[in-house]
Amino acid sequence: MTDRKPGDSGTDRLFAHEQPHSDFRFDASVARVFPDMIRRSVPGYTTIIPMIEVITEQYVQPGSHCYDLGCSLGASTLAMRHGIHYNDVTLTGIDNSADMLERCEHYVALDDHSLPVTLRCEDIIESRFENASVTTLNFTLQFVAPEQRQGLLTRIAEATRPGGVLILSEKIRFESEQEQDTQTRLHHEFKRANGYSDLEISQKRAAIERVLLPETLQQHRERLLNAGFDQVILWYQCFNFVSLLAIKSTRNSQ
Ligand SMILES: C[S@@+](CC[C@H](N)C(=O)[O-])C[C@H]1O[C@@H](n2cnc3c(N)ncnc32)[C@H](O)[C@@H]1O
Ligand SMILES: O=C(O)C(=O)C[C@]1(C(=O)O)C=C[C@@H](O)C=C1
Repeated sequence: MTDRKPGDSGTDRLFAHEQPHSDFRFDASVARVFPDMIRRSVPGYTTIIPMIEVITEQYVQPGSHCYDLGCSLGASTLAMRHGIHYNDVTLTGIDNSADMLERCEHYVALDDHSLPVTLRCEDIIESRFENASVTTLNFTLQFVAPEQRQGLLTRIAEATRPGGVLILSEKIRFESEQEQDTQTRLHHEFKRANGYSDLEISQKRAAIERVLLPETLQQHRERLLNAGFDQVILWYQCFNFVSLLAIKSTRNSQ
């Protein structure tokens, strides 16, 4: 198992000083510190990345396509790449942030592996998928408008071969107000333990409030089943961050 996450960039101090409100965007300043930001902000991220390699290895099929949607700097893309041991498989990373993709290209070039990676700068809402065995949405769906999520997942499920999967990692919310408060507090303690100040935590919270829209585990499960996946497994949870494995059954087990 490998752990080849991009990691040589700057420390995230983007919210360290008081500043006027603006909605969070994946621009050049975020791209520069992104590896540090996501590692210190998402509990379990450093576990989920190497597990994407393990899961890809289990489900990739010869002659199929693999997709990493919202690939950012390519951490999940490279994990998938190292789980693919067929040379007739294609791997495509898609992101609509040119600033992220520009850096992603460098990380892909630095990664010592023969499988080509195609990077596309486009909105995944408009992307075409076909003949897929493994697709990853690692903390990306949460940024897609809620009314567009079902359509996107349905297109992914339709493009997925029998026996193929979608790896879906998301920040979630909870029905119970008490659990929501507890999990949010624990998440903020995780950020504090990683060196973020109260000001950084509260300014980041305000910046993502209108752009990162978490849903409940039940909403995700139902939507994945509606989309056409046959089984949904919660394979990872740390506080309010989860990763699901949605599986399309093989025809003969239906
Ligand atoms: C939290 S990051 C994903 C992290 C990455 N998958 C990883 O494992 O390191 C979310 C990414 O999704 C991208 N994104 C958000 N909405 C998108 C859309 N509609 N189409 C394409 N990319 C999108 C953002 O630009 C950003 O790079
Ligand atoms: O929920 C938060 O507080 C976060 O900072 C999470 C999160 C994410 O889940 O993508 C938000 C934006 C950045 O992409 C990095 C981390």
